[in-house]
Amino acid sequence: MSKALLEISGLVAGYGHLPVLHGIDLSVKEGEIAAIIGANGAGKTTLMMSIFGNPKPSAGRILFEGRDITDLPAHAVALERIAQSPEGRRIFPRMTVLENLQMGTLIAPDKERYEDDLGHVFELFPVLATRKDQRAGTLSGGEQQMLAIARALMGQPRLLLLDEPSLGLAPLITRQIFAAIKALNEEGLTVLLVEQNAYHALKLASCGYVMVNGRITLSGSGTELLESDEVRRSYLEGGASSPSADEAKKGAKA
Ligand SMILES: Nc1ncnc2c1ncn2[C@@H]1O[C@H](COP(=O)(O)OP(=O)(O)OP(=O)(O)O)[C@@H](O)[C@H]1O
Repeated sequence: MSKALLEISGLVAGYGHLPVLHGIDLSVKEGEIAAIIGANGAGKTTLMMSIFGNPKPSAGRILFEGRDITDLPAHAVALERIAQSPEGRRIFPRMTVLENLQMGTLIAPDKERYEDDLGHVFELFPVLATRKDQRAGTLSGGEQQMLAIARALMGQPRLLLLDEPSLGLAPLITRQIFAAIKALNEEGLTVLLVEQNAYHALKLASCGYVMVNGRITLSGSGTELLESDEVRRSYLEGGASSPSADEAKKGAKA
């Protein structure tokens, strides 16, 4: 059994006097995809951000490869080779695609790998190669999401945090993004994925967590969660009797 790469225990965080996370426990094993699903406002983004120290946790611990990173500033967390593609993508809109990717290399430990890494992200997302001199702000939403993931990869991460990669994207583009995440994981990259698209996320993940009001209420394998009544009722489109829920049940059993 592989060891935990990321281990979060008893994490409490919030904004000013507003508590958001009420003692989160979760772990991501080396080489797996873990998914956190939950409704709007459950605290998923806050959890991702608190790994980077903003908001700063008021209690609990975050361990990366057994090292305590709870109180590290964001740049030090990035140097641990934890990369994120944040919600809303946050690419640099006035820079070209290539310049955005070059920004991603700033924290890469092995600068000699630049050409190989660039070739790798262009292979993963060929559309970025054809758009490399285009200003990032003029890309489509799907292309911007691909760029955000590609930029994170240019830093040679060991753990990739993805916050809502399918947000606002058409089904075809969503499938492409999830296929790329699967391919990256098959190459050995560990991924922590936050998603409202529970079906896609849990199909992909070996391990999943349900977050409700800043607490983990359910955890298990992706298959177990897809079969769970709570997930079917609350997070699969149309509820327990919907076609997507039925598809989920069949998919989970396949
Ligand atoms: N910068 C902030 N300042 C104050 N409150 C915030 C801030 N960011 C988030 N919150 C609050 O924290 C709570 C959790 O928000 P968060 O964005 O973490 O949820 P989420 O699960 O990621 O939701 P969504 O899926 O809609 O992005 C919400 O009530 C939100 O209003």
